[in-house]
Amino acid sequence: MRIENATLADGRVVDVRVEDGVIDAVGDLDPADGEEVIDADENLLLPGAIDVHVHFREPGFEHKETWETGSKSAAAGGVTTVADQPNTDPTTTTGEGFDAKAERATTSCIDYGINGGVTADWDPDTLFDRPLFALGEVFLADSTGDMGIDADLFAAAAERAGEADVPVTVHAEDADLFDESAIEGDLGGAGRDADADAWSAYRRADAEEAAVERAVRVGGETGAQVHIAHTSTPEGVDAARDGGATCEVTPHHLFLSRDDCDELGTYGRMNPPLRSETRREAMFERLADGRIDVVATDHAPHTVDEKDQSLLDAPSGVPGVETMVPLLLGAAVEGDLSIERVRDVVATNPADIFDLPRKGRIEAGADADLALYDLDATREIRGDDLHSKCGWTPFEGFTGVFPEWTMLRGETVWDGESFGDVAGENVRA
Ligand SMILES: NC(=O)N[C@@H](CC(=O)O)C(=O)O
Ligand SMILES: [Zn+2]
Ligand SMILES: [Zn+2]
Repeated sequence: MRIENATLADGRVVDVRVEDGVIDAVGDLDPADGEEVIDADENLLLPGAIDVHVHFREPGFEHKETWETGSKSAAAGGVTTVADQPNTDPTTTTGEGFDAKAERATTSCIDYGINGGVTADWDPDTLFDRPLFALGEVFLADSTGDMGIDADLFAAAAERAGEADVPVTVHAEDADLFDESAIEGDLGGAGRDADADAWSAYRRADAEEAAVERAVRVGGETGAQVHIAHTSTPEGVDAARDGGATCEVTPHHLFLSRDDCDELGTYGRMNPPLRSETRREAMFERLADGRIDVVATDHAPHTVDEKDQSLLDAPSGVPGVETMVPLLLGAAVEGDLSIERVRDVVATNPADIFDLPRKGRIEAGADADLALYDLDATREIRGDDLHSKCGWTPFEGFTGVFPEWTMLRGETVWDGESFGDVAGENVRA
């Protein structure tokens, strides 16, 4: 197969030859006899995105999402590899828990990795026997699933990960610094009427910096490779960088702030929570100038019925895997960041940080995980159009650029209207 006239992120217009699911050549290619040709019409060809932080909820919470629905949502947003997080039921904190998820993940239509998790009753011996994508997210404070652990267990877990040469991803919030007084009393109703801003006041911004500092210190002491998940504050990003760790930011911390809490209500409750508009701008600046390594979604679907409760009853988390690349390309079209930055933060950097040598690049020898985008075809994001089982998005009404098609190892997994019958594989197996 030859993809003709594709514009790469660096502006070059090239042809891409794909053989047996792998990119064979990139450049000005002579047609070969009988070869299938796809005309890219000078549209933008990006490597399939790698979202290193999703919660696809299976096993245990199939009413929120499944590997099938989550992976389809990803493919329709140009994502071809995901890493799934451990707070399922059972948790992936034992070899058996890992195996239970691995069995379900075979229904994914994109490639994937499965993380191991840490709880007081984890079983590192059987867990590290499995092909872990990473150890994490390791919860330094409780979030959905109440998997928060103490400092000693974190240090012990980092030690094991360092020995096994498995990266550690960290949910960095220090619960000792949370302000309980912010969530006392009348919080103003349920759902869209709720005062979700109180959640931001409760899980204070400085609780992130303190936890990041601890995580990078433990990383230094144990030799573990530390990656900070979903940083939400510029202070957290700077502390990660200063300590030699890599970090990711979510689309919601880039495109939403406490100013949106009024409209989002409990739908805007997540951990770490939305921050001030000033901090959001500082995060975007760090994304654009290269201080943030990765954008990952923390795709955390919950149903409308679950979210439409009082602030204290609604679960934390928002979906995002389908809208990540569209939102970033929308920002690039507006001139807020370069297309090369978009490529780096969603594909090349996650591939490098998490050691996926065949992913994240359009070059000979890489897997033909590709997505094509028409930058003139911006459209409004609508929850009804998305494919996650949860059926809503915090980005309703935002503008994005969705893929014309998405390919996994040379097979069309999304053609802009429907899904192909494509089988994802575990990238570590
Ligand atoms: N981010 C969230 O608010 N929720 C996540 C868990 C997590 O990533 O902390 C979830 O699984 O629902
Ligand atoms: Zn988290
Ligand atoms: Zn998460």
